[in-house]
Amino acid sequence: MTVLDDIIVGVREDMESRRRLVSLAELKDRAAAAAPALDAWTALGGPSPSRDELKVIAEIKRRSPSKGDLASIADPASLAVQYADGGASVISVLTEQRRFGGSLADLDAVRAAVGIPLLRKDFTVDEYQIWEARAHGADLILLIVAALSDAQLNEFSALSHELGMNVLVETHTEEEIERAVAAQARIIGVNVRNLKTLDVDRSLFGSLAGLIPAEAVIVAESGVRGADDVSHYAAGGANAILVGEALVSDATPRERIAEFKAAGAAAIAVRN
Ligand SMILES: O=P(O)(O)OC[C@@H](O)[C@@H](O)c1c[nH]c2ccccc12
Repeated sequence: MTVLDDIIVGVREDMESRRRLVSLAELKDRAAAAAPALDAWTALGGPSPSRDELKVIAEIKRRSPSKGDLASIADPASLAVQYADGGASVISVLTEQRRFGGSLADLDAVRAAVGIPLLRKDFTVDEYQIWEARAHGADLILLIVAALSDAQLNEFSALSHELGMNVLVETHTEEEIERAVAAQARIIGVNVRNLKTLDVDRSLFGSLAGLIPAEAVIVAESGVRGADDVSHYAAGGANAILVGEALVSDATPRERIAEFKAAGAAAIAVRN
């Protein structure tokens, strides 16, 4: 069993516990009552042809299977406000409980605190989670190609779009990029961390990003330690970066995001 398989077993068990408390019908009512989803595609620069900026997706993550405890984050709402003030375009809230220490309560707290699009970051393996995301104010969900069949990728994307949300489709190999493109993904992430082994290989980004159609928003995921890594991803074709650890473990995340955006814009100016 890979790390990913193992995580998904826990994700399903936790989802079944929640489903016993909140039925799908109840979630649908809550989703219908929620404010409409915000446009994460536009926030990430999707429709604009120039794309001279590097967008930042700033993540709220307490711990991870690869790194253990990262930050206690007693007040996710205040961290989210710092992220938004620093110029993040989207905030990623990791809601997976067992391995990452997150929850839907974090998503609720962040939703109440900021007006920019939110990514519900989790291991989506069931439609129930997509309804949950919308009911709790998410605007964007993550679909991990390695965890899904083509049929699931298509169905889950279609449902997300029906609910007004966008989808970040995460890939790690050439074959997964082909599958993401076949599913008409327009926000495509390359995770340089292999979810089956947890190894990080930053050089993977440049080789895979070139395979993604230019109409898509290309997101470099994982492994940003500092401005040099940001420049590396921007030079390699990233339109956006998804950063967790470097921000949750920084005393001044607001300044850090501004620094990453400046490094990204400088590298993109050279690229263009
Ligand atoms: O903390 P990092 O190295 O900046 O990584 C953030 C993000 O890419 C990572 O949390 C992530 C990418 N894909 C995932 C899927 C599930 C859980 C977590 C992730």
